[in-house]
Amino acid sequence: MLRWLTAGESHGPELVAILEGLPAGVPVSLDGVREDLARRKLGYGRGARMKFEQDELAISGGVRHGLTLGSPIALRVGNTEWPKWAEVMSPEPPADSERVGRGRGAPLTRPRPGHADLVGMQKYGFDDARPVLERASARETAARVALGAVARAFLGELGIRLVSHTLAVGTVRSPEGSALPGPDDVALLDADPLRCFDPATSALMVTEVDGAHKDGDTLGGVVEVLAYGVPPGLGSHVHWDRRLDSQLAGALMGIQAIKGVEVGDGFLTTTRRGSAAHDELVLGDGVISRTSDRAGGTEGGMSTGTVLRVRAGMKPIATVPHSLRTVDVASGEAAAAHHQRSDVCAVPAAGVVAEAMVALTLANAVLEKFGGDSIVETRRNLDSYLASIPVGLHTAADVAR
Ligand SMILES: Cc1cc2nc3c(=O)[nH]c(=O)nc-3n(C[C@H](O)[C@H](O)[C@H](O)COP(=O)(O)O)c2cc1C
Ligand SMILES: C=C(O[C@@H]1CC(C(=O)O)=C[C@@H](OP(=O)(O)O)[C@H]1O)C(=O)O
Repeated sequence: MLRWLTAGESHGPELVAILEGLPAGVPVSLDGVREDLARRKLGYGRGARMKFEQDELAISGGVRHGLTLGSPIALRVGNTEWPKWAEVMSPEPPADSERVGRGRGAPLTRPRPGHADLVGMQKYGFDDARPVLERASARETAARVALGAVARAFLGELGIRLVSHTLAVGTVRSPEGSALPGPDDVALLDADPLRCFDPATSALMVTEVDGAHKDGDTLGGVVEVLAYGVPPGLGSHVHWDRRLDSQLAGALMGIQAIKGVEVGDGFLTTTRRGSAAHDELVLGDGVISRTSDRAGGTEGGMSTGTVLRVRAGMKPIATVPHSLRTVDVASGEAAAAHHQRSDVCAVPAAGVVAEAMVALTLANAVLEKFGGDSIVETRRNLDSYLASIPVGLHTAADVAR
């Protein structure tokens, strides 16, 4: 089993992440993790902070000379914003609480609709939204992307490769049936302002973001993650929490602002008749193949061995520059929600985060099925499983692996 945990606040000194359960011998490079961290900062419509936040990475355990040791992997992502917040976010009691409560440290008492502010204050008994938003903030996703980069390195050793792309921003959506990116298209996607695979749609998305920005408004959208080379049989039909689709849905829904998840054609499938909804099995060259991939690579909560395809829908950013109505909980009067700066649209970044969450979920599913204390052992177990599948049950996807 793979376990992982993150800690750290948005304006604290750093984010900390621990990944436990990965086998020894997986190549992990600081530069590889840095690349994924840099990819998360991409995307047209992000706010000012992404221009100067540096994501200072350190690995302080579990990796030696570029290879995992089998011990817990400890990653640290420094917040370069920290010096400005050192007093406001200090773990020590303030020497002068009056001074700390002014300016940057002034209590935030005008909770933002759509963010965690109000309910977090109720639940944890705060009279200030600061302690809530510090952890609710998607700054935390930098730690998840660092973890995901390690999980991706592990999956890569087993021939499993991931890619994500933006399907929709606001009302602009790639046409249904557009070509899907492959794992070699990552650089191409990262070069696109919205990480959209269809250039014409991408141009429309830029206009959509510009329009929202001009109106003091924000946008959401939809991202899709594809995983190539996934072997059949990850997850299980035998119990709800062992289903791979249920684990993927939970992992994606656990990303800040994600409000919907689809597997394969998802909700579109509900509009089809059964005869046009499923992936028929046919024989060709003595092996079974599927005529389509509407299911998105899972059946019965198990990977089928075809391309895994999952989508996550992100709501518009809650910190709307054209502030929403709220109540100042200090005065009890109607007010405008607090706003300093924010992203107009963070959908492309959410795609990179979704990729990380899918990588972690798949890495866990791989380890549950194949185990192994070293990558050599995991690979051997995978190969021997694939070789043990009876000839009559082979699919084109397993043969192609
Ligand atoms: C990559 C990313 C960047 C985000 N940036 C912002 C932002 O700048 N401002 C904001 O209000 N919300 C932003 N969010 C969303 C909030 O973190 C999220 O809405 C909040 O934590 C409340 O959680 P909920 O939307 O799941 O209810 C971002 C989310 C992601 C995934
Ligand atoms: C810092 C990141 O995203 C932040 C996520 C976020 C939120 O409310 O979720 C609010 C903004 O933070 P700030 O209010 O400090 O500008 C974003 O910049 C990041 O992605 O690294």
